[in-house]
Amino acid sequence: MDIPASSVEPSRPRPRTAALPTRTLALGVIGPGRVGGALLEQLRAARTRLATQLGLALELRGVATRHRMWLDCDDPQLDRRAGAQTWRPASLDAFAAHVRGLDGPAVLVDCSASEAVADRYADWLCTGLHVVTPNKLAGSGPLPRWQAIRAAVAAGSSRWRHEATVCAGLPVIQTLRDLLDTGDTLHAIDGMLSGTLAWLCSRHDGAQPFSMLLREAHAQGYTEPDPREDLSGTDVARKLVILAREAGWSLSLEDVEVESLVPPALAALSTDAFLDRLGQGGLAGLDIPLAERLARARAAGCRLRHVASLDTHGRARVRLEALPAHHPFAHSRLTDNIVQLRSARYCDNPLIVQGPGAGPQVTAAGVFADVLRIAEAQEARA
Ligand SMILES: NC(=O)C1=CN([C@@H]2O[C@H](COP(=O)(O)OP(=O)(O)OC[C@H]3O[C@@H](n4cnc5c(N)ncnc54)[C@H](O)[C@@H]3O)[C@@H](O)[C@H]2O)C=CC1
Ligand SMILES: N[C@@H](CC=O)C(=O)O
Repeated sequence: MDIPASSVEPSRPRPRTAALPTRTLALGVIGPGRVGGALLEQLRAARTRLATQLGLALELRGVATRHRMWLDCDDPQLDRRAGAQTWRPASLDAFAAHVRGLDGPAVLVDCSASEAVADRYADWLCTGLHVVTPNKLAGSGPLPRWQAIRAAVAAGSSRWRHEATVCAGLPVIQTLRDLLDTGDTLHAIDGMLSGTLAWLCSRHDGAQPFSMLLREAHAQGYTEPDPREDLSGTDVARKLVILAREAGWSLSLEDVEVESLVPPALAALSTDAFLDRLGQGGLAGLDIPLAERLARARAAGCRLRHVASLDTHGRARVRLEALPAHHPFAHSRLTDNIVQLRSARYCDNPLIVQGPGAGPQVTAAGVFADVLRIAEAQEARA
């Protein structure tokens, strides 16, 4: 039966007929790389629709890279062409002050993978700026910094949203929060939390060396800026820590048992040197062991999958496993992530979130949705 579109409208603010925005949210984007660049494009594409349908003006006040920043973004097309704006030497404090302006809500969107930027969150939140980020370092880094961020959020009305840190655009943190906020208790998490490793495992059939596929995953924007963060299991360990802390468990990266796929000789290289080597062709130290793992898995009728788990005792593990063909994870495709949440309520069957878990477009959309949630919360407060 066809369901009329009007009956399945989600409960979001009704489109407004007024052509002029009634509220403004100032934005500053830090790190216009693959995710940040996609976000700027999505903001530009949505600008008119948000203004006319939701009465929301998203005002881009600045873009900052590691070395320079662009302020006074009065270009209505958010045009980033060379020469369309004036760049200045970067200063995170000057950037934050400019984005905050004199009044009205403002959001700093950190699309870098930088510790130096994550170090600033607590201070920014204390001064009333909201922070939205796909950067996993604050959520999974040193506990005192994470606690300072949470304390800053608790003390004021600023928000720190980081949904895209876990499984990109998939609603994982929000789903977990909803369980907890309604009185549920997390028992365990199992899943495939790396889009890169999911894609590599589903594509690695022995026809091409593993490192050639890794090069492609990097070019597609699935990997971390340094793809060894994915191969070492660190990226997935960070996601487990983020989820565990969200649930009130004081897990740290050192507590996660991680199997690294990076051979020591490659681990010793600088990021640039590693990317150069990756660009040049096969990496035997990576390719040979993974070809052997694949052959052994196939001989046993299994498939290789990169899996993560956090059990009821708080034991966290990240590893490559040979799973039997009937295992639900064995059928994942492309960059699909799978997160199984077991809780007091979801104990017989877990609650499952599944879908593409990496790539600039889906990640930027997750970041954008966080910005819109902050705008919604502002409207509710007004
Ligand atoms: N690519 C993906 O699928 C996903 C990425 N993420 C996260 O999103 C973030 C960005 O990832 P990508 O865009 O793929 O990386 P990228 O390397 O393409 O972009 C990062 C950008 O940040 C800039 N940057 C570095 N340090 C900076 C600093 N101190 N100040 C200002 N800018 C700085 C870099 O120059 C670069 O332009 C990372 O934290 C990553 O973990 C999260 C989920 C999915
Ligand atoms: N490199 C990450 C990107 C998302 O967090 C991944 O592959 O999962």
